[in-house]
Amino acid sequence: MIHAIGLTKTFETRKGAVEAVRGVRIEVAEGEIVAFLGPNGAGKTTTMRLLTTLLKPTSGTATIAGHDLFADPTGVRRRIGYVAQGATVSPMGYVGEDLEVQARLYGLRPAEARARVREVLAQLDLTGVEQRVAGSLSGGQRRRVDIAMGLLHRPALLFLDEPTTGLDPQSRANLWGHIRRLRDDEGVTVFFSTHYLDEADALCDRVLIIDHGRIVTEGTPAQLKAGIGPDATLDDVFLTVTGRELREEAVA
Ligand SMILES: Nc1ncnc2c1ncn2[C@@H]1O[C@H](COP(=O)(O)OP(=O)(O)OP(=O)(O)O)[C@@H](O)[C@H]1O
Repeated sequence: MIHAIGLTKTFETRKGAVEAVRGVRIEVAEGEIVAFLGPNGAGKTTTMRLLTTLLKPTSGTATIAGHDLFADPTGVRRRIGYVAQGATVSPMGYVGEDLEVQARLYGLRPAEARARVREVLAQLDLTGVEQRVAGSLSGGQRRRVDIAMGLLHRPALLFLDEPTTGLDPQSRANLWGHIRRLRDDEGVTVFFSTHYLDEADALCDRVLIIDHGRIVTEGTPAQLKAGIGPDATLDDVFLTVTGRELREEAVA
């Protein structure tokens, strides 16, 4: 679903070139849930923005959901959903209305758009919130509305940038259930970044860790932990490969 080789992004700034992403290789198979971890400034968001066509790579090759990232970015966009960091729905907007506008932008007729909105809200256990303003929903519900926005056009691949940041533990665990169900029931492949190692451990099939713009390790949580030693946790893996504690980063 994702085949990226040698993906590089260099930002030219007044202070010189910043090599944010330095030749990463990312392979994600259909139906996988993959967690993307790294310290602050490691290159996670830049990589996500490259893979979702929001930034143009400096070099590399990539096929995303069957479309070439360079030759056919529009084809890529049709097949992917991207839920950026933080809330994207307006707190003052009515949930149903906002979703319907988005669905219309994807080319659905009014009746189709309404039906699709109902369907997506039901998938995310949000039936009945159409008439609510987003600002009146709980943090977890609002995050699910954000995800609903990204699912309206039935993407095969969903990118989530730190989907659970700012949520309480119960809402986080609840969201994991929804993400897993999207994969299990709808066949959606999920690539998400997170600052929470417990989340990666609980939710994903495979972990990629990026540091200084390079993938420093990857594997299933079990493989990565076994590589460190008996009783190792993903925190131990992270500390070993990056020399830093992710938990400190999350609150920094
Ligand atoms: N538009 C830009 N211009 C210049 N440098 C940038 C730009 N965007 C990102 N960078 C730099 O690229 C590096 C990677 O940033 P990026 O936001 O991808 O990291 P991240 O892993 O997502 O970090 P965080 O966890 O803090 O969100 C950082 O050094 C950052 O300062």
